[in-house]
Amino acid sequence: MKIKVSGIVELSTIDYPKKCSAVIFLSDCNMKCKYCHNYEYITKNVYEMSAEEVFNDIDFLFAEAIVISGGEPTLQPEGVIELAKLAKSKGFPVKIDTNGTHPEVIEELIKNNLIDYVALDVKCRFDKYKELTGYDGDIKEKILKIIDICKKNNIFIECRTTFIPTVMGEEDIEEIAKTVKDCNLYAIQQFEPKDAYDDEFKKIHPPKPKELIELGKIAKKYVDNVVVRSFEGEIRI
Ligand SMILES: C[S@@+](CC[C@H](N)C(=O)[O-])C[C@H]1O[C@@H](n2cnc3c(N)ncnc32)[C@H](O)[C@@H]1O
Ligand code: SF4
Repeated sequence: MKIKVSGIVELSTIDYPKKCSAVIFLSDCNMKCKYCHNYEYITKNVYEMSAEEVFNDIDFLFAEAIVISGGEPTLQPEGVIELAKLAKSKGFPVKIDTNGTHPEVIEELIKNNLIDYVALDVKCRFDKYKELTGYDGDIKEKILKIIDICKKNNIFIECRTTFIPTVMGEEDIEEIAKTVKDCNLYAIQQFEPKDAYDDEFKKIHPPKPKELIELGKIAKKYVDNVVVRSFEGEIRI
């Protein structure tokens, strides 16, 4: 089968914790986050490739893990399963980046032993989702389902929020942290405005690491493991 792929990064040091990884970006998304730095890239670049063709494009000299990102990879469940199977057959651990809208795809990957690490974006306070992302489904229920399936099956579940000043505040982090309290790790990420999809978001200044650390302390009231990720690196709270 053909998978819609936007691009491949052969070597990343930031996408799989403590491992060098190759990152496969799948096309299309069912959200339209105003801050997304990938949205134009994943909608403009669409290459139809088989899983084998994707892997033939990767130089495995340094990669120790495979990350399937996008776009929203769970929109192509069969493609994700083929990529993960191929990665596993070559002995690589697999991570998926998801917006949480398709828990059944995560469940299928887990059932088939095809996934090691799930990074689940929790975008903002739940009453603001539609305004920020355009998504109108019951995202809180889906997020809780993914955390639950991962925990029951011993799959590492990271929840993460890209913090955008002026659009969100302490109350967003507090509500998110309360909701995801059972995850293995909660990460607060620094917003980078340069390639934001919405022009208004390009004008927003990125939060300072100091501000993210204070938000991390709020999250830490609810979640055992919290980190802050900024352009300067990762800080454990
Ligand atoms: C582009 S998304 C792709 C995977 C999936 N669709 C999701 O939303 O998690 C990967 C990560 O990039 C982050 N991201 C998107 N736009 C960003 C920006 N302008 N600055 C910093 N991180 C951003 C997202 O929050 C998410 O954690
Ligand atoms: S951040 Fe993820 S969910 Fe949002 S538009 Fe970008 S790719 Fe889609």
